[in-house]
Amino acid sequence: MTEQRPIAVLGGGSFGTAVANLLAENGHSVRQWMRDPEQAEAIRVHRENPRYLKGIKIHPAVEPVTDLLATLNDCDLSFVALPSSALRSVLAPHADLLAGKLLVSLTKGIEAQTFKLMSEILEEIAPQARIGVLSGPNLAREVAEHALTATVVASEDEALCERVQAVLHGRTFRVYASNDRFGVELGGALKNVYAIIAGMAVALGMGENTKSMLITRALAEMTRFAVNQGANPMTFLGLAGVGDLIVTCSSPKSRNYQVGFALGQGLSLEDAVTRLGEVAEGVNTLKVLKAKAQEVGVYMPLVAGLHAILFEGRTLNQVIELLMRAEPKTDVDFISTSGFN
Ligand SMILES: NC(=O)C1=CN([C@@H]2O[C@H](COP(=O)(O)OP(=O)(O)OC[C@H]3O[C@@H](n4cnc5c(N)ncnc54)[C@H](O)[C@@H]3O)[C@@H](O)[C@H]2O)C=CC1
Ligand SMILES: O=C(CO)COP(=O)(O)O
Repeated sequence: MTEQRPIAVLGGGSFGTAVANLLAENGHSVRQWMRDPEQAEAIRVHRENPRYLKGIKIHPAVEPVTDLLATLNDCDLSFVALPSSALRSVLAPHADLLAGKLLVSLTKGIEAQTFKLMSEILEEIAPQARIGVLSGPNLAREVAEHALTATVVASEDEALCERVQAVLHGRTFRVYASNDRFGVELGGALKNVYAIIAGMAVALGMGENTKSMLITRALAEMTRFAVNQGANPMTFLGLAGVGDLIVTCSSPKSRNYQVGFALGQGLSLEDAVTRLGEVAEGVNTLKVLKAKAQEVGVYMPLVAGLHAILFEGRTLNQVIELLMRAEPKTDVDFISTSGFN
């Protein structure tokens, strides 16, 4: 059923644009808020987002807007697709408008100073709002091009999950539900770090065995950390865990993978990020995750290895040597090894 009120998408980047189009194609009227008036005007005139998702037509029911206050006033369901570095500063000044509203974060990052996930920030800013997250293997361009795609909406609020499923579910976009908001959101944030490593491995010409080892050990690491933080490890077997890890670690369309690829080609981190010109959340996540893992005593050798290369002056060969010669471990953490003598 078509919603009576418009639905808001906050963020003028590639994922906000892809999700705004999906909503509009499902018959909803959409306000896509962006900070840049020139970008909004260009979309209004050309029906294309000039910088992000070039070549994708923007549906006529998507109205680009720059007045955030009016947007939040007019809509009771908002999808938040802002970079993690901007989410708090954009929404905090409007906290009083958010009580009772449905806020769904699409952002896959961790706040630098607090180690908070985006839905935790939303909860802090707007304790009276109803909050959820959407995460999964969802490369924006493929979503916009109608590649068959699945995602997960997660919230303790079942009615919110049903509403999101109702507005987003479509011929090419399938929305699964979960009540593990923390696990789903954590999966989306953590996998970005491993995508950088995977991109690097490809640029360095490493083999298929290596790529498979990386993805599988990344999953082990992510899950170990998540369990330490109180998440349900089973969530990591789903779309928002292993699903997103696979797509981001294997696709040159992923920006985090692209940063890793550029690093593997010999670019500095600064040059790799500049060349990308879009958000790669994994760089910040790496910094905060390394510190957090150390603080809580969780063994995350891939995170520590990438951090050592990017921020501690270690060479790739030193790190590979350390990783490969590390003390042998058991394969899967959560299987009892009591059968071993
Ligand atoms: N692009 C993708 O394939 C997917 C992205 N995501 C997540 O969505 C979030 C947003 O990513 P994208 O849309 O891809 O980013 P993007 O790099 O395509 O665009 C970022 C957008 O945020 C805007 N922005 C930056 N700082 C801002 C501020 N202070 N105030 C207002 N707007 C600001 C930029 O102007 C730009 O429109 C990220 O956390 C990303 O991990 C999630 C799933 C898929
Ligand atoms: O989260 C994504 C796909 O699910 C997009 O990944 P990137 O941010 O690396 O492009």
